[in-house]
Amino acid sequence: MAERRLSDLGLTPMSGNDVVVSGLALDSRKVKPGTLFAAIPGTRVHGAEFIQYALRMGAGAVLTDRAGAEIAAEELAASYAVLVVVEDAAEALAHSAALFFGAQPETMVAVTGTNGKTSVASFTRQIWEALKINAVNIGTTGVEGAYEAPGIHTTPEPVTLHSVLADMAAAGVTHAAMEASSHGLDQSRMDGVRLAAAAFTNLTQDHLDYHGTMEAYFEAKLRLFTGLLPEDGVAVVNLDDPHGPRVAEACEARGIEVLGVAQYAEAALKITGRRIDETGQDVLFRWQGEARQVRLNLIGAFQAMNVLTAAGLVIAGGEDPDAVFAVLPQMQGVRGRMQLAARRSHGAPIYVDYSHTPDSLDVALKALRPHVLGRLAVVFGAGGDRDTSKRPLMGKAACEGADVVFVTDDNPRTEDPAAIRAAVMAGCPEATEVADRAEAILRAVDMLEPGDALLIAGKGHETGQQMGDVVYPFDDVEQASVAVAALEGAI
Ligand SMILES: CC(=O)N[C@H]1[C@@H](OP(=O)(O)OP(=O)(O)OC[C@H]2O[C@@H](n3ccc(=O)[nH]c3=O)[C@H](O)[C@@H]2O)O[C@H](CO)[C@@H](O)[C@@H]1O[C@H](C)C(=O)N[C@@H](C)C(=O)N[C@H](CCC(=O)O)C(=O)O
Ligand SMILES: Nc1ncnc2c1ncn2[C@@H]1O[C@H](COP(=O)(O)OP(=O)(O)OP(=O)(O)O)[C@@H](O)[C@H]1O
Ligand SMILES: N[C@H](CCC[C@H](N)C(=O)O)C(=O)O
Ligand SMILES: [Mg+2]
Repeated sequence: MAERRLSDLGLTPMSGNDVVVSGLALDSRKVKPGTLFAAIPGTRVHGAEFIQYALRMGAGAVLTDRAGAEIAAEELAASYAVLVVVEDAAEALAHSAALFFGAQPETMVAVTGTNGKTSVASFTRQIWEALKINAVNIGTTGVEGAYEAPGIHTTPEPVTLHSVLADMAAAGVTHAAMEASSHGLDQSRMDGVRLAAAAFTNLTQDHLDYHGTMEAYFEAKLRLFTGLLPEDGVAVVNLDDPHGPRVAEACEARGIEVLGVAQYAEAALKITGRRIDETGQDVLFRWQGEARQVRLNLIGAFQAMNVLTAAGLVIAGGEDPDAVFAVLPQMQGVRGRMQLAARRSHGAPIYVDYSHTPDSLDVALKALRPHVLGRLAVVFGAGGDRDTSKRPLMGKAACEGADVVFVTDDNPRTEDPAAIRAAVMAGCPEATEVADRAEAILRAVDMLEPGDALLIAGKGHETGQQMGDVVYPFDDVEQASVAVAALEGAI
């Protein structure tokens, strides 16, 4: 088991007594004897409330902020554990975790934005792999690539993050692309990561339950560029998004090189033409003014933007642009992102996509529309315990983008599923409401005629549906095939 002195973790105990700790924990329930417990403020309660439990579990040191210091001093009075008080305990924990676990892949890049993080991180990893580099992507789908691990958060908390970064570095992983969620940035989860480059995809409504306003949500994302990316890093920025120029300005103010990506605005990596067909698209683009063409077996202009953003990150990380562009045709769609899940025997396709915001639903339906001769149908819902104001907007996006709309459950979590559906239906009163997601998929697949297409949106790669505290097995891709088989009599 690793052991480190507090001073080696950049921490100075109040007593001046430099002790050795054998681990770090952010949750009192994970404390083991000799561990440093980080008592940080949460959304519900201050972690200092749990110091008494951490001490009972044998914590050797407690790290907290001024707000937690009073409780901490009281609890620690009758204990051998030492106390460290800092201005920002979450940030201190992130840096300490980086020092505790030591190694991380040499080249790390991060991507933020409301939509496209998982896609860009995966494409970045796929480009590196095609260039024979040992690489991973880290995020919503866990750790994927040359090292694999399951994921819980899009941006893991620092103890888990640095433990897995050290393990993958020891296993020979040299490059990693990670997703920077707004929650993760706001909570300083990835402050100890050394970044070579960072990307911004877009900003549209989501997570207002947590951030309150779009401006606060943007500020959280901006932290990646103003607080985490070092001055010798490169920022890859979508300049078509209204917030893109603001990100670029913030970077330029710090002397950070900006590599713009765009379809409409002027940019170093600029899409100048697209020709779509059944299985994908040919994309014409310019790299620093020079014309290039590439075949992508992916549907949607947004996917072309995601691939070029990933190319930008890999170039920013030091790879040769020509070598990077040469491997782009090898990019494979990410599981649950505009994935062709099944087809009716008469040809009508069924796609599964992870769009769970008003903008991504709109983008996904618009991406499919030119591929559909007949009607475009959509099955979707909205997650519980998340931004409630996006629900009617998602309904509206579906109503405007599709010809047939089924509103069903997503992950209701602890909320009343009927109330969530009603909020979504408020934005699309003509939709058909079917509570049970499997039944909604079956009914939508049943109504498909030749030339039609169906989008099952919201759960993408997820393999469970959370109702209350229970997660029931559920997989949209699987349900699409099950529905076709049930209707057509064969599996
Ligand atoms: C809203 C949010 O981000 N919550 C995260 C936050 O919890 P919190 O602030 O509510 O914590 P709290 O319950 O007030 O407790 C305060 C502190 O006491 C500690 N505690 C708590 C209980 C206990 O018995 N002992 C103990 O020590 C907690 O570990 C915490 O440090 O800090 C916890 C510890 O790191 C996280 O597990 C928790 O993620 C919850 C489960 C969550 O659902 N997060 C989602 C919203 C999230 O982070 N999503 C983003 C992606 C979103 C996207 O972009 O689409 C992600 O990166 O995954
Ligand atoms: N560049 C983009 N612009 C707009 N929409 C996009 C873009 N990329 C992906 N999407 C849409 O957003 C959905 C989610 O994509 P992805 O998983 O890559 O995003 P994410 O940012 O990682 O999401 P999350 O925050 O939930 O992890 C996709 O299924 C697609 O519908
Ligand atoms: N990372 C996103 C995922 C949402 C997926 C959707 N299926 C839902 O449950 O709302 C969130 O936690 O808001
Ligand atoms: Mg993601």
